[in-house]
Amino acid sequence: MKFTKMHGAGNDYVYVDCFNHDTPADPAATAIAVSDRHKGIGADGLILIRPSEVADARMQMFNADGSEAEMCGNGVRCVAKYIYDHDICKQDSVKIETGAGTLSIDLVANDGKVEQAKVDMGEPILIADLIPTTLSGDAKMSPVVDVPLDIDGQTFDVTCVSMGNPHCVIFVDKATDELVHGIGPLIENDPRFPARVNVEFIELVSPSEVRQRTWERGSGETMACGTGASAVCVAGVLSGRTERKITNHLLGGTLILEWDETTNHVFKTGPAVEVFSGCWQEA
Ligand SMILES: N[C@H](CCC[C@H](N)C(=O)O)C(=O)O
Repeated sequence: MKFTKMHGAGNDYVYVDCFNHDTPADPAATAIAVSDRHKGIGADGLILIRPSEVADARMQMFNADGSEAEMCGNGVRCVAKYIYDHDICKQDSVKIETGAGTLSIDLVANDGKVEQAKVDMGEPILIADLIPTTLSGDAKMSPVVDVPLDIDGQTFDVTCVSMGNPHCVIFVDKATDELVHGIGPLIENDPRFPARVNVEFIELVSPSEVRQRTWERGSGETMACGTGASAVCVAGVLSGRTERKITNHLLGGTLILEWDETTNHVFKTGPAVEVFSGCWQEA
């Protein structure tokens, strides 16, 4: 299987160009195999770049545990970069079909290669049943903002947002390993999140700057999470902690987020890097 390794702020995936190469017969099993950082290629998951009837390409994303996710914020920047750099769609603005709808991406290229991309992530989903979570705000239809979540004998105030995939955002004084690797997986698999959930631990630097560590549904801690950073931007505004435009420092790089008041859309700007290509021998 021909693949290309790419990352957005360190959130790295194995990409398969299904315009020009064979599509894995069992992408879930392939995602598990190639993601293994010792016996495989090493990645946070697998992303298929597929032809689309309604957009310039379709992104299909699988976590390292083989589960398919609706959307990948860092991944969609890399998909847009790939189709531009490899002359599949040489336009400065492209549309990518995802499980969270068809998204528009503006590309910043240098010498014919994309370095940065700005993604219109669309509108956040705040209705608890649609996130989904059984937690509820102070009224059935109100957003889940700073709602207490008791877990492992501790209580965390959580804010839940979906960007097509579910996120549980927790503002903390220090995003320690105990929180990320101890509490993260407990929340990921808690029954109050029927589809499981991605968990973001956020340190507030200022009303316009945060630091994020992420425990991802199906992949564990990642160096960055674009949909997570978008959910954090929304959670910061809803909880009165941040402005609508923030700089988010993640372990693997920096993303700029803005939740635009007029359109209600979240915009995310960040890097996209192609590292190497190769051929994977399916077992
Ligand atoms: N790393 C991705 C998020 C993957 C989310 C996935 N772990 C899920 O199951 O929702 C991002 O940059 O948005």
